[in-house]
Amino acid sequence: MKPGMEENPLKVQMLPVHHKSSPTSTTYIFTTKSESKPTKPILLLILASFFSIAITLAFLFVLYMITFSGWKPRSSFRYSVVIDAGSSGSRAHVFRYWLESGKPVFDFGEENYASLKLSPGLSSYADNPQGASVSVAELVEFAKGRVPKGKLKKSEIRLMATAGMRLLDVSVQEEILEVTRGVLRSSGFKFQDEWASVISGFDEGMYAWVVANYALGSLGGDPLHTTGIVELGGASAQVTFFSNEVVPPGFSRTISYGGVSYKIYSHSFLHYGQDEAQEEILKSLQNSAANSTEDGIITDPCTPKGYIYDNVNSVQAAGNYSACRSVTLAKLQEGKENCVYPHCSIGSTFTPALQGKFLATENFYHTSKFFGLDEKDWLSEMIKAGKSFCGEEWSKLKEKYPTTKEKYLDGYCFSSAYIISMLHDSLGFALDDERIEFANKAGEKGISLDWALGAFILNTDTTTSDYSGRSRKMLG
Ligand SMILES: Nc1nc2c(ncn2[C@@H]2O[C@H](COP(=O)(O)OP(=O)(O)OP(=O)(O)O)[C@@H](O)[C@H]2O)c(=O)[nH]1
Ligand SMILES: [Ca+2]
Repeated sequence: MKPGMEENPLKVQMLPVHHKSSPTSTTYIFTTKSESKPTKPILLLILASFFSIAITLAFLFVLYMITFSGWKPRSSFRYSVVIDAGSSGSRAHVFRYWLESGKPVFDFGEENYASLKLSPGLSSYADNPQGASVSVAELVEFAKGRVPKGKLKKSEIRLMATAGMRLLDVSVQEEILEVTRGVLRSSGFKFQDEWASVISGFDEGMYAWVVANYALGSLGGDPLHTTGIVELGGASAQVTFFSNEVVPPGFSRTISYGGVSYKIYSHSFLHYGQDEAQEEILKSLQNSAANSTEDGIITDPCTPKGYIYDNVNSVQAAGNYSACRSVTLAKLQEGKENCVYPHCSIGSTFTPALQGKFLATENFYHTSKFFGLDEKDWLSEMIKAGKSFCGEEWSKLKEKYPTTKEKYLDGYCFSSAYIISMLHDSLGFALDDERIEFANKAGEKGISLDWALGAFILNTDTTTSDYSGRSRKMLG
């Protein structure tokens, strides 16, 4: 064997390179092409160790992402939809959440929460129940845009109607609800007929209390440190707070969250929402005009002078704040003589003594923002702002607030008086009371004070389904 030719000879390749200068001379370059390839097992071993290192690194990376950066694999997300069918409109709220050690984790940032409001509300379809399917179908499409196709049939959708529907005959409510059920059954979401319903005023108030205290971080803590809610909606107003007073049955319920029990007073004053109350006061003015013998004009102190009503006759707008405050107080005190409880603040409905701090939401917030009120002394400031606004000519107000929708502008005189006659003259908050603030969001993350979020929180927490289809119970 030639020297240097070991067992596995290296094959030598000689490649000629021709030099231009001397075409005849040829130089050879030696390249070696190794012949003895490494044996297959070594190659497999290298590949195997390469893959195991890669998989370990990938695992460590995912672990790091989940542990330190809050990243979640898409498969871990769960979804839920609540449609709030209110008197002035229906809103779809779409939630994304996940479980950590078996408990649901909520986040209402824009990645995990979206909502869409469509008007008018379901109660507008009393004469044409079938028409209700259009807005519900549109809300369903919006929700489907936020939920991965593969998750639809595991994601629950609920339609919860409030005061606007409560004002209708039960038979008409049922007709409209049945139309919505038809849409929800074929939506692709997980749905059961009883999940489309008119919820009780108690539940509506309680859910608002839940989201407020969740946002404030007091849910799951000391009941005495929770915050109450006073909500002025379109057709109803809710008062909800923790009370350790003895409360007559039907006015309180004990709910638990985070292992803590809360005895909640909650009442929804139907017909006392802002829009409904203003309409009913106007109707009673019209009736007194129709019944009056003199040919005097009946004046409406809650609407600025010069305002022309749609299909209302024999009543003249004559804005006067103090007179409007008396008219609204009279409505809030109607039936008080029939109070059979130790204390009734509004009508003949029991209300316990106010306890703790309160947030005043919906129209309390909208009207306070419109007048640009500060948190401090907002109630006494409301009186000043209302006196000035009610006393102005309607044409001047339209010039002064050209960008404000007239359907809201024509309600601020009434609202500024109604807020005081409800919160101060009836419920008993002092005009400089620091216990109550107006708000539409709460907490460091600015979570919106929408009762639908409370319904989602309570329902998802109460019986977090394991997606094995175990039925959930909505607190009712
Ligand atoms: N001034 C003003 N009012 C608003 C605005 N948006 C909504 N509102 C009023 O706020 C009230 C809405 O409160 P919601 O609770 O949403 O009322 P709703 O759910 O339609 O009615 P309910 O069935 O009684 O709850 C209605 O009286 C609306 O007219 C706004 O931008 N400005
Ligand atoms: Ca509402």
